[in-house]
Amino acid sequence: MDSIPSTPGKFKMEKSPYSPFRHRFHSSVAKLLFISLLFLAVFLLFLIKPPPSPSLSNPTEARRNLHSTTWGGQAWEKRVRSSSRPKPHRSKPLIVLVTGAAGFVGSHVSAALKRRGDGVLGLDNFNHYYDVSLKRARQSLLNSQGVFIVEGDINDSSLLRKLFDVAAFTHILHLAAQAGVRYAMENPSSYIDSNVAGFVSLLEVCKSANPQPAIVWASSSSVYGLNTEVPFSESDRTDRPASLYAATKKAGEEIAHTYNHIYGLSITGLRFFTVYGPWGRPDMAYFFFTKDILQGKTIPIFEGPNHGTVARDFTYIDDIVKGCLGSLDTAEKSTGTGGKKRGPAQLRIFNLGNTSPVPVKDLVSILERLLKVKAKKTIIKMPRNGDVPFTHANISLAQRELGYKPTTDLQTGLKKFVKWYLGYYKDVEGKLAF
Ligand SMILES: O=C(O)[C@H]1O[C@H](OP(=O)(O)OP(=O)(O)OC[C@H]2O[C@@H](n3ccc(=O)[nH]c3=O)[C@H](O)[C@@H]2O)[C@H](O)[C@@H](O)[C@@H]1O
Repeated sequence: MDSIPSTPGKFKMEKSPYSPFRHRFHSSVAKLLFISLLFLAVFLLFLIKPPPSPSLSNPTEARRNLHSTTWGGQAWEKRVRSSSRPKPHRSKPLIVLVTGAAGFVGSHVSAALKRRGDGVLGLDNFNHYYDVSLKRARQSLLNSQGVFIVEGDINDSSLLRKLFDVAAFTHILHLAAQAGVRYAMENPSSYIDSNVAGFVSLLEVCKSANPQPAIVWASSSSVYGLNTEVPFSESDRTDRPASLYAATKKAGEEIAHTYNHIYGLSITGLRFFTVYGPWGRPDMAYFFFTKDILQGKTIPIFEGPNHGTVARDFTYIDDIVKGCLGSLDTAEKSTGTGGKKRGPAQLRIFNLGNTSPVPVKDLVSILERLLKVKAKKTIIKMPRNGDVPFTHANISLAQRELGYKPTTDLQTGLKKFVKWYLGYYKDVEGKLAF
C-alpha cells in the first residue's frame, strides 16, 4: 500500500541517466505501433469489404452502379466488331445496335436480325427491375447465336461513343427503357433516368456520329392515356397520359421530334400494345398470373368503373418482331453530318397492336385451360395506379407503310408462352422451380 503515492505528482521515477530518453523512446514506439495497427485495420477492412453490388431495393442505385461496369480493351473490341459484322451473303446488310438486348423484345429482335445475316450488337445494363437470371438466360442464348451484349448503360455517353468508334452502326433499335405502368408509382425517378435522360444521352451521341444512324425506338400504347376514340389511331390525342410511364414515353416522342428537326436524325417510334410471349417479362399480368395460378395463389382481376370490363389488345412477340424489322428496313437515312442537319429527315410513329382487345378475365380463362388448373380469382376495382381500362390499336398505317400484319391470336400465342414457361421453369426432376 505504501508504494502507491497518494497523489500522482508525488510519484518518483527510478533515477537513471537514460530515463528521459527511454521515456520518449517508449512513447514513439507505442505511437508507431498504434499507427501501424490502424493502417493494418484499414487495409483489412478494404480487403474484406464486398464490391458495391447493385441493390435490389433501389434500382436507380443499381443503375448508377452499373455505369461503372468495365468495358474496353482489345478482346472486348474484337467481340464488339465480330458481333456487329454482317454475314457475307447478306445483300444490303444493316448494322444494328440494339439497346435493351437482354430484354424481352430486344432479345427476340436481335436473334431475328442475326438470323437473316445483319450485324447486331446488344447493349444492356442488366438492372434488377425483374429477375436478372432470365436476362442472363436470354444473353446466353444470343451469345450462342453470335450476338454479343455489351454490359453498360445508355446514360454512359463515353461508352456509347466508344461503341460508335468501334462499329459503324447504320441503325439503332432503342428498346432499353424502364417498362411497366404500375411500378412508376413506386420508383418514379427510374422512368426519368431511362426513358428521358437515357434517350437524350443516346440521341446526343447519334446526332454527332458520322454517318448518323437511323433510329427505331419503343414508345407505348399507354401514350393514348384517357383517349376515348376507338380504335386508337396515331393521329388521336396523346396529351392526357394516365401514368408517369406514359408521360415519359410521350416525352420521348416529343424529344424525337426535336432531334429530327434540329439535327436531321431519321426516327421511327413504335407504340407497342401489351406484348406477350415466350421469354416474356415476369412483371406483366399474363406472366405472373401463370406463376400464381400454378402456385395456387389468388390472382386479382381488375374491373373498370360500374363493373366495366378491362381489356387489352394483347400482341404476340413474333408479330412485334416483324413490325420492328419492317421499321428498320423502311427507315430512311438520317440527313445530318457533324451534328448539323443537311435536309429534312424521316419522322414516323406507328401503332403495333393486334386489333382485337381481349378482356383480362378471358385471358385468365385461356390460361386456366392451358394450365389445366382452376384459378383462384378475386375481382377488384382497378386501383388508381396509372392503368387504363382498355387499349385497341388501329394498325392501318403500319400495314400500309411497313407491311405489318399480325397473325397470332391470344389463344395461340398463350399456348406457345405456356409451353415455354413450363419448359423453362422445370427443374431436372421435372418439378416446376419458380
Ligand atoms: O401496351 C403498352 O404500352 C404497355 O403494355 C404493358 O402494360 P399493360 O397493358 O398494363 O400490361 P400488364 O401489366 O400485363 O396488364 C395487363 C392487363 O391486366 C390487368 N391487371 C394487371 C395486374 C393485375 O394484378 N390485375 C389485372 O387485372 C391490367 O389492368 C391490364 O388490363 C407493359 O407492361 C408496358 O410496359 C407497355 O408499355
